[in-house]
This record gives sequence, C-alpha cells and structure tokens, in this order.
Amino acid sequence: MLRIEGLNQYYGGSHILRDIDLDVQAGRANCLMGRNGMGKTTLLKCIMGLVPIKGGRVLFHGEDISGRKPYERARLGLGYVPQGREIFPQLSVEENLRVPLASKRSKAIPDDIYDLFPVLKDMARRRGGDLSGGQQQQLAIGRALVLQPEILLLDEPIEGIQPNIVKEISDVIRLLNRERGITILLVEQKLPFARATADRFDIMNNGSVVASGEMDELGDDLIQEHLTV
Ligand SMILES: Nc1ncnc2c1ncn2[C@@H]1O[C@H](COP(=O)(O)OP(=O)(O)OP(=O)(O)O)[C@@H](O)[C@H]1O
Repeated sequence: MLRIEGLNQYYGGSHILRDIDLDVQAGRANCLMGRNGMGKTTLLKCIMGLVPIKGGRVLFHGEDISGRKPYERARLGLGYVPQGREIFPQLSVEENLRVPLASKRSKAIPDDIYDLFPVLKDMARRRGGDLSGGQQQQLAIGRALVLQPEILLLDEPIEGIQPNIVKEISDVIRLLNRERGITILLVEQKLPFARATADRFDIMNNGSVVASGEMDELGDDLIQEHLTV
C-alpha cells in the first residue's frame, strides 16, 4: 500500500535519512521504533510531504506521490497525527475537527468520530487548549479520521498523557486497524505500547532501517541493541 524506495533527506548539510526502503502492507499495524533522534519523525514528515526529500520515492498504491502537496496526500487517504498533537488551542473542539473539511462542500463531522470519542461530543464547544493531554490526543486522532484515511500515521501518541488513558489510545488504534481496516504506521519508543498496539516492527538507527519483522519475533538482542536507553 505504502512503499518507500531509496529515500534520502537532509536538514541543511546534515544527512538525516539514508537510503530508506520501507514497505507498509494494507491492513497491518506497523511500528517504527528506535531511539531518540534516529529519524522516525522525519520519515513520517517525508511521507506526508511536510519536508522535502532528496532522492527516492514515496509510492501510495503504486503511484509516486513524492511531488504532491501535504493536503493532496491527505485527500488521497493518508491521515497524520503529529508529535505533540498540534491542536489549535484557540479553536473549539468542533472547529478543530472541521479544519480538514475546509475545502469540502460538506462541513459535517462524521458521526463515527463522536462514537469513537464521546468526550469530543461532550466538549464540542470547549477550546482545544482547555482539554487534557489525553483528550487532546483523542481530538488529534479524531481530526485525522475526518477525511476517512486508508492509512493512519501516528507519531508517539502517548507522549505526555496519563497512564490511565494509554490503554484507551492503544485500544482505539487496534480497533481502527482490526475493525475498520485502517492501516497503521505508528512511531513509538515505548516497548509495551508498541507490542500492545502493532503487529509488525521496523527499527531505525542513524537514519536507516536496520531490522524489520513480526512483533512477536522482536527479540532481546534487537531490544538491547536499538531500543533500551
Ligand atoms: N528542523 C530540523 N532542523 C535540523 N535538524 C533537525 C530538524 N528536525 C530534526 N532534526 C534532526 O534530525 C535527526 C532526526 O530527528 P527526528 O526527530 O526525525 O528523530 P526521531 O527518531 O523522531 O526522534 P524523537 O523520538 O526524538 O522525535 C535528529 O538528529 C534531529 O536533531
């Protein structure tokens, strides 16, 4: 479904992503793992077209989308939940959810977003900035679902949220994957959350993908080498 071929990326003179090849198959829940600063966030941004790439291709259903703008990628079916959530604090919950619909004729928020996150309905008129971290994360996921993506990219969705919400976020991601068939590409460093949420892994080290496999085959050797801090 989503394929990255020979992707390279630089921030100024710093070579950040090096010859990345990645294959995300439809229907799977994939986790991109690796320590801080290895390039995981940058790779998601490249997939969404938020930072320019230098060589290589991003293919979605076989089509090279490397030249497309972020909003075009979103319309094609790529949903993105950025690190830090990036909620608009002055806008209401409802207005945040309508942002992706700006260029659409129908401004209606699909009911299933509120079914998935009832708290967003209860707080529809509250300002995004007044929500707790966990509620903001639900809003960020809800906002990414408004355009009904085929694949959802999530960057460290439990960063800074209370432990009691963590399982809820994991359950929602699994439900989206298993019951709604949305393909998942999650960036996560925390092993228990990654294991509970995803069924495949790719590990990044210094801008390269160095190991991939089924989550239940992720062994202690790889964990020691690439994941423990
Ligand atoms: N806007 C930027 N300008 C210059 N360098 C950057 C920029 N953003 C990230 N970097 C550098 O690119 C490298 C990869 O960062 P990136 O955020 O993609 O890593 P990461 O694996 O997602 O780590 P983290 O878990 O900390 O977000 C790091 O060395 C980082 O310092």
